[in-house]
Amino acid sequence: MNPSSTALLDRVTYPIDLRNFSPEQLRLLADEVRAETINAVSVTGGHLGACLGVVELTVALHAVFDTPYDRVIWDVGHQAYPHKILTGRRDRIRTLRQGGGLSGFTKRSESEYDPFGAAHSSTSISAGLGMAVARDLKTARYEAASEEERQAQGLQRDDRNVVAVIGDGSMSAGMAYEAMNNAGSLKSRLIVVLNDNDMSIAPPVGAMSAYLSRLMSSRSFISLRDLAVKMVKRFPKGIERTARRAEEYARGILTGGTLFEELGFYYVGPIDGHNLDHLLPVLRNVREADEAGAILVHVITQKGKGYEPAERAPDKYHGVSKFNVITGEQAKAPPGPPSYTKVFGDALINEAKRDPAIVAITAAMPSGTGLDKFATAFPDRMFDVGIAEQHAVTFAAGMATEGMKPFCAIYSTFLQRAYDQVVHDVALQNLPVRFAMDRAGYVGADGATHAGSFDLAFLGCLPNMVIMAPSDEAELVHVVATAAATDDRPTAFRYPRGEGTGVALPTQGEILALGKGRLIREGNNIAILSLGTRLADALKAADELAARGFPTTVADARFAKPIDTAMVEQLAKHHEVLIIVEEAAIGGFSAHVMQHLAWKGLLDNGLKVRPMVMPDAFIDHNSQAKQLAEAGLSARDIVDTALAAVGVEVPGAGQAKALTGR
Ligand SMILES: Cc1ncc(C[n+]2csc(CCOP(=O)(O)OP(=O)(O)O)c2C)c(N)n1
Ligand SMILES: CC(=O)[C@@H](O)[C@H](O)COP(=O)(O)O
Ligand SMILES: [Mg+2]
Repeated sequence: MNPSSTALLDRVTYPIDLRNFSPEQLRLLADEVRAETINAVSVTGGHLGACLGVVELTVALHAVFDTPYDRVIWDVGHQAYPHKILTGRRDRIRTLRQGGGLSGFTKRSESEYDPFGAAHSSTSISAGLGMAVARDLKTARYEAASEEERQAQGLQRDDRNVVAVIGDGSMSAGMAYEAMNNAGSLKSRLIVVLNDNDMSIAPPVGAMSAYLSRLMSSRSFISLRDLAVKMVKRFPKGIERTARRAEEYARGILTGGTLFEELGFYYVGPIDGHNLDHLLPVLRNVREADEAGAILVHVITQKGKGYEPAERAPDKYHGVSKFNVITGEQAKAPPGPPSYTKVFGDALINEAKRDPAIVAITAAMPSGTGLDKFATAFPDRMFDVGIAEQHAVTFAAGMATEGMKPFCAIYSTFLQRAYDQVVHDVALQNLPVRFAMDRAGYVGADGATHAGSFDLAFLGCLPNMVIMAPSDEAELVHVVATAAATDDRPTAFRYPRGEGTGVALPTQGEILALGKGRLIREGNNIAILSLGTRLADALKAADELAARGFPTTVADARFAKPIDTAMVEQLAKHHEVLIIVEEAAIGGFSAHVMQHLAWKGLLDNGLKVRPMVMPDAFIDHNSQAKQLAEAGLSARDIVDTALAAVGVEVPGAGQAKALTGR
């Protein structure tokens, strides 16, 4: 239902205070927030489904808790648009995920109502527990201090509530259990709201999801009366521990929350996460519960709730482009070259047809990684392990020890979460796990949290690791074939979010010579050594430099590790300027090239080396092109860098100079 009025939304103040809204007005406010969210995302694109699933929960949390004093932490933060609309950002909600606009996730620097930044999942309970313990320590200091110490040190009692809202998908990550395990023993008051919509991006997987489904399906929502009785019983004074445990088990059988109870949480639910008549009294009860300890409120919601197209296809409406509100039709990009993701998926299917040892692993992102098609083609050889990157990597390592050829497809940014597994379980044991790192480089609207910036730095320093970076989608087909054929060591390959260059695709990938790059164009005193998809801009820059009288050599490295030592030595010996360009943070490919040249004494003879890498800054959401320009990695910047190196004055060259003082 799309109420046209915004009468109640217009009454929401900043700071937010919903105490004088009646339950009926809160219900109507939720309808208005839902309509506002749908209308805003129809013009911005974004994570619609998750947001619509938490509209009532968002209203209830801000009605019951004294935010921002009470902390509400949104796990992942992709569902926080209603929260942003209610907390002073309604006027900017249509700038979501655009340059200079609101972030698509919660962000400390954006609002006092965002106590913790998010975007990578399953961090909310840990962060919330940290805040709860800090609160208790501050209160303990206050209580132990004399009056004058309190004055002198500005000590105050801190009695804020801390609420972490985490989804069922995010509850499949190990970090959530680490946090619950600790919370259950620390006895710091912490409220966890499990937002269970029985969806991750795709339908959830794993035993946890099955367990939660049992909780949901084994019984209807707990009646408020039973709940009220349980809540009163919950905090009896002086009950014997054995009696209490008996009571917990009894309740566990009643509610099924035994897993959480065993982790030291008081389990409440499941309750209807769209029914404010349930949410408000339960959250008030929980807020008033006067005993230490962690409480988990299990709410059942529907992803996409209140918008039929999103209800019907919650996976398709997890992340949407602009869409027609009436029909739900999402705007389609004009037909163009296939995405790198699609090329990877098709190439892997092709390799897997010929090699039954090839298996694929994703961490809850089958469609994002292009492995959904692989799953259709080879249902027994595709493994979605849930949001569990650490497990995914070591699971792949285990498979490799038994002769399988695992392709672990994890976005560059999410692979960060499994770094020790990559080092300790894969590289150190020299196991032939293949890492397909999609979203390498800048990713646009998801911003700094999702940029694939560090993979070359954190993988390049690992012995045994081979790293490839195809310059276009045709090269990616060869890279996949090369990875498939490399059985004696781990390989990783990176490619960007978005469309390819339109180059013709080979029907069959060729196996590349290990550590060999390729010379694309010969010039004379300037050479550009490009890694990955920066090649297109490197060639553009070479064209302009040639037009200005500087015929420029261009080489495609193809491998970030091992580097093509013969080629880089040739470039160094026969050019005055060597520009090395990569869409990655410092410490990656350029560092390895310069390390090699230095030891060969090839930096001793006045060679001017200009490593063009990402600046030492997190670059916010914008279009990918604008992020590259802001980073100083565009064709323009390559031209300016080359001209400056040969002594041609370049006024105000590139914004990157401001960012990095280059
Ligand atoms: C560490 C990590 N891995 C993967 C993702 C990608 N991702 C974003 S949201 C999401 C699904 C989250 O499911 P759930 O927690 O149930 O939230 P819902 O979207 O259902 O509200 C995934 C896999 C991520 N953000 N962080
Ligand atoms: C919230 C989250 O982490 C994912 O939904 C992510 O936004 C997907 O990114 P892509 O849109 O690049 O697949
Ligand atoms: Mg979910």
